[in-house]
Amino acid sequence: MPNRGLIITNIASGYGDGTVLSALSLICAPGERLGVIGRNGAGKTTLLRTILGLLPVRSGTLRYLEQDLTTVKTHEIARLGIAYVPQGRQLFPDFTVAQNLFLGTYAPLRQRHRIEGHLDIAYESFPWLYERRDDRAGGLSGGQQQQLAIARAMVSRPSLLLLDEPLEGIQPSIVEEISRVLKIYGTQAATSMLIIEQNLNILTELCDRILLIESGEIINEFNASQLKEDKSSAEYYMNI
Ligand SMILES: Nc1ncnc2c1ncn2[C@@H]1O[C@H](COP(=O)(O)OP(=O)(O)OP(=O)(O)O)[C@@H](O)[C@H]1O
Repeated sequence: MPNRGLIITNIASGYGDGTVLSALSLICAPGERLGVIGRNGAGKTTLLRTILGLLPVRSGTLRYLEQDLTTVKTHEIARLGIAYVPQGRQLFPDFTVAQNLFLGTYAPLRQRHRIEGHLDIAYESFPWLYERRDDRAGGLSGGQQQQLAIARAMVSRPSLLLLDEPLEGIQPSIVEEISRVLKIYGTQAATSMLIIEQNLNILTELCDRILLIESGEIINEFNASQLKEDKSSAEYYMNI
């Protein structure tokens, strides 16, 4: 059993008096690409927010690289090598493409200096970002903003990348482009990924294993090749 990956054991968390995650356990091994599926409201985003310390862990344990994440402040999580691409992207719309990317390089550093070479991965992955580096992020299309948000996470050189529905509402040509980049990146950078995504076709291409979350617990696990053959059981739980 890996001990340096992300190891979540029986965690509970939620909002106010309400419990969303109840006894949720999973392991994402170093370099593993793990998909998480489940119907609306099942607790997928809550899982990512709990990993990031945005919601407190009420019980259970949450460890990454052998560290207890419940003792790490949210703003220090990036220094452990965890990057997050949230739903809604959270770019700075009045900043340029390049400025948004520079902010990604600041995230993991104790010193407030940027490392320009870190932007290469962004421009190599999505070459149009270089051509539009001086344009305002807010003027980009939704699909372009999503590519920028992913690139901003990549420039922080994470060892674990958390992605919340990166393909939601994106036009098919850009979906293909993003999944191509993530596939290459996951392999070449040996970055672990935890990807929440409803697009099962893409998820089976990107991930090694896919977990099904229901009412705040992992209730099933599929390997990608098994799901490629037969999506019906997963689709049943996802209400597709
Ligand atoms: N800020 C909040 N305050 C209170 N309850 C919340 C909050 N955010 C989410 N919830 C509730 O927590 C439950 C899980 O929500 P979560 O966003 O984790 O689901 P999800 O699986 O990501 O679904 P979706 O696919 O719709 O994003 C839902 O019942 C939701 O209404």
